[in-house]
Amino acid sequence: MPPAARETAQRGGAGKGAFTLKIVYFSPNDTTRTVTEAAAAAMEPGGERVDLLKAPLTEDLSVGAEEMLVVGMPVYAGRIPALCLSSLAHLKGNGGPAAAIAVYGNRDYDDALLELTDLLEAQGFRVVGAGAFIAKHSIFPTVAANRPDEKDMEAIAAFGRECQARRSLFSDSHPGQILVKGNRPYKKPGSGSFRPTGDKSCTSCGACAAICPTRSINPAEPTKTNEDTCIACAACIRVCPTGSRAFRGPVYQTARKAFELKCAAYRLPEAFYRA
Ligand SMILES: Cc1cc2nc3c(=O)[nH]c(=O)nc-3n(C[C@H](O)[C@H](O)[C@H](O)COP(=O)(O)O)c2cc1C
Repeated sequence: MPPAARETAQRGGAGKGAFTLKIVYFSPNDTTRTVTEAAAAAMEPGGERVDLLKAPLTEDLSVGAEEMLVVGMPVYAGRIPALCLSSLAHLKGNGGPAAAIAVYGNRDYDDALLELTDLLEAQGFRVVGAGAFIAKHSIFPTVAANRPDEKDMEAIAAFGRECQARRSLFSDSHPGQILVKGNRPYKKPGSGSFRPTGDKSCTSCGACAAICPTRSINPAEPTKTNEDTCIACAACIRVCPTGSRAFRGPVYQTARKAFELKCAAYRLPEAFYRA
């Protein structure tokens, strides 16, 4: 794996009983990282980070039974982002614990948390906790604009503490089980209708092209977007220093207003635990 994607490992916690966390996330708009880091911080300090926005995993990442994997994924059309599946396939559990986190924009997480849990269990992890948390919608940022809020952060920390409390409770002789909300077969994946573009305020700085995980922006023509490969993740919008990159146009504005109404109700975090 390219060194850029993995940050220095540190021993978590101090003294006897301390474990190392492996923390993996894909977070183009930074909320999934915020949530995942907050949950992990409530488990123990330290750990090794794999940021899938910087680079996908191309080699297996083995997580020892004495360690804990913490994975955070944003929800895209009720599923795990398809782009992340090849990276997630490289996570290898050895009967050890994992925490699964889905972060969504106050519409619904549908089958994403179940999909992530199933995937981790199939790859040798015992998922001790699975949590769905709400954050600002990256396509319609006026939806859940202030989430995660203080109450969310309390729920995320409580989730982290509960996962930590359960991480060494299970073994081959006491495997336990976890039941997570969602349906099988999972929802059909969707790619959405909107793609961000740049406007006249673009200075061709190259930040958008550099961050784009699907290489959908040509640095020579940075106001344009390859609509076929773009996944609408909004990383380009987040890093644009002039605010040039945005979802725009009358169809988008109409959809945004409709979506604000549809998703106005305050959704609560949900957590499921292995027992
Ligand atoms: C392509 C795409 C599809 C999305 N689909 C959903 C969805 O099905 N349900 C939902 O509530 N939020 C959805 N969202 C919103 C994200 O799940 C949410 O904003 C999340 O916090 C983004 O994580 P990030 O900030 O780490 O990028 C979608 C966002 C994108 C970009």
